[in-house]
Amino acid sequence: MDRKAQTMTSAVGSNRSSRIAGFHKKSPRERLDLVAAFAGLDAGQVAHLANMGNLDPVLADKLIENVIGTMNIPVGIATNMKIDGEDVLIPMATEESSVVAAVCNAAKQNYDAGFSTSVSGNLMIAQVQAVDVRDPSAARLRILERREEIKAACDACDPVLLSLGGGFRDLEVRLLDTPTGTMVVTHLIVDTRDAMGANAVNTMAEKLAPSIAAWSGGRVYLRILSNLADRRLARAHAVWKTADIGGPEVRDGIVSAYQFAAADPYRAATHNKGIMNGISAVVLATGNDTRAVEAGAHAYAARSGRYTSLTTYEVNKDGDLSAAIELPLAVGLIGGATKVHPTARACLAILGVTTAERLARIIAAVGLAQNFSALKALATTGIQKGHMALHAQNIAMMAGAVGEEIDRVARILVERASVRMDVASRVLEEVRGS
Ligand SMILES: CC(C)(COP(=O)([O-])OP(=O)([O-])OC[C@H]1O[C@@H](n2cnc3c(N)ncnc32)[C@H](O)[C@@H]1OP(=O)([O-])[O-])[C@@H](O)C(=O)NCCC(=O)NCCSC(=O)C[C@@](C)(O)CC(=O)[O-]
Ligand SMILES: NC(=O)C1=CN([C@@H]2O[C@H](COP(=O)(O)OP(=O)(O)OC[C@H]3O[C@@H](n4cnc5c(N)ncnc54)[C@H](OP(=O)(O)O)[C@@H]3O)[C@@H](O)[C@H]2O)C=CC1
Repeated sequence: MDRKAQTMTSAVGSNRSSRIAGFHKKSPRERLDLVAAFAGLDAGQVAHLANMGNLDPVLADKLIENVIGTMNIPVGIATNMKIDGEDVLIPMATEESSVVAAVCNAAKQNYDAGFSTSVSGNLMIAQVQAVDVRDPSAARLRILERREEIKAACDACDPVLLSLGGGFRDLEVRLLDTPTGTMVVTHLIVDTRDAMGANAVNTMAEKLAPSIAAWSGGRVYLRILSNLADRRLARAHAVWKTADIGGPEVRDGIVSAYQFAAADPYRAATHNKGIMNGISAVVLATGNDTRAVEAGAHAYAARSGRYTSLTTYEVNKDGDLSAAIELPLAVGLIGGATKVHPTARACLAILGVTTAERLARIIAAVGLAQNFSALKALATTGIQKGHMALHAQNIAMMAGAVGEEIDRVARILVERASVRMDVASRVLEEVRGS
């Protein structure tokens, strides 16, 4: 630890308080020194955090608050994907081994036919919550009658969006029964074009709130978008020929795995987690909001009142495996980090997308490919064989292997069919002693 950090340890160490006034006004390096003193980080850890890699420290410090470093996640490329007849290389940012390989593997097995995709639109929903409304049913109609006024107010909020062909599209007013009375919830439905649109629709909701309070005769609390973006669905469909995936037993095993997920929320959560392995990786690589997409996906999976699979698998008339996915995908090419993060910009350039709609379609196809590979592995050899073979390198590194030792230890773990930390430690000793 350097002298400055040591001084801080003595100053802060005696009083390890997390109450640090004005932390946000310091520079990343000043904050890092304070944190190092608080947590007793060694010089190596401090130097590691201070190295922001390929993200400009000035930009990092503007993207979020109280920055002290960056967390680098590998970006891998999924190959073999053909989407709507076009070959695409897919950048995926993930920390999990075998995720990228799984997409490559699925896409290789239906490369000739590829994936066909569609979307339901680019529409986002903003909600305005009114409470203490004496006559909710009549209030609903009073708001619906103001449609043109509401449209004009929304469109006036965002002339840029309007000039790009976006803006207000529709109005819904829902009555919700709650323990404290009937709430009147207004939905502003807005085409946000190539933006995810959170800020655009939130601005509209806040602008309209006083009018909605007046028209409803109640009080307005929340004014915020809904992440259940069910008017912005992305869909992908693919057929894997039975002969190309190992025969009818493999096909039927995959269908059965899907039916298990469709019937059981315990299995559906894992099934959908596998889908999100692919989806979140592309969402993150392109600088989009992973939490927004995750929330939308899981809410959509539970839309019937019972949590279920986001994909479906059937045997088609030719006896082949026909698979589909449908989920909300509110992603953009502008806004958030998409336009300012250089890695996101480069990933969007690799994808060659020029519209948010195309990006959503690609992401849906990746989710389906990811799910196909996981189900195929689970219904045949089991997940360990492929996944753990790739994960063996992580286990080798955790056991302390460095440089060429990593591949050697990983290979031996796979050969011995025992991808475990204790075994890796022993193998590492053997490798070092040989
Ligand atoms: C791991 C594989 C792909 C091996 O599969 P394999 O059949 O042994 O692979 P292969 O050596 O025959 O190669 C086939 C193709 O796979 C790709 N491939 C093969 N290896 C690599 C690699 N190292 N790097 C990149 N791509 C790779 C590549 O495209 C290759 O073609 P080629 O390029 O050789 O012409 C397969 O077992 C698999 O797809 N497994 C599924 C893995 C998976 O789903 N991982 C996610 C993590 S587990 C999880 O979180 C989700 C889960 C499982 O719980 C979800 C659920 O329960 O539903
Ligand atoms: N619950 C949630 O999910 C929430 C998410 N967020 C965050 O909001 C961010 C996304 O907000 P978003 O509104 O998309 O981003 P921005 O507000 O940053 O960008 C959208 C704006 O960009 C302008 N624009 C320029 N070109 C285009 C184009 N081709 N298509 C559409 N708009 C264009 C528009 O008008 P103009 O120039 O007038 O701005 C538009 O309103 C993410 O960081 C997300 O994490 C925020 C709150 C809640």
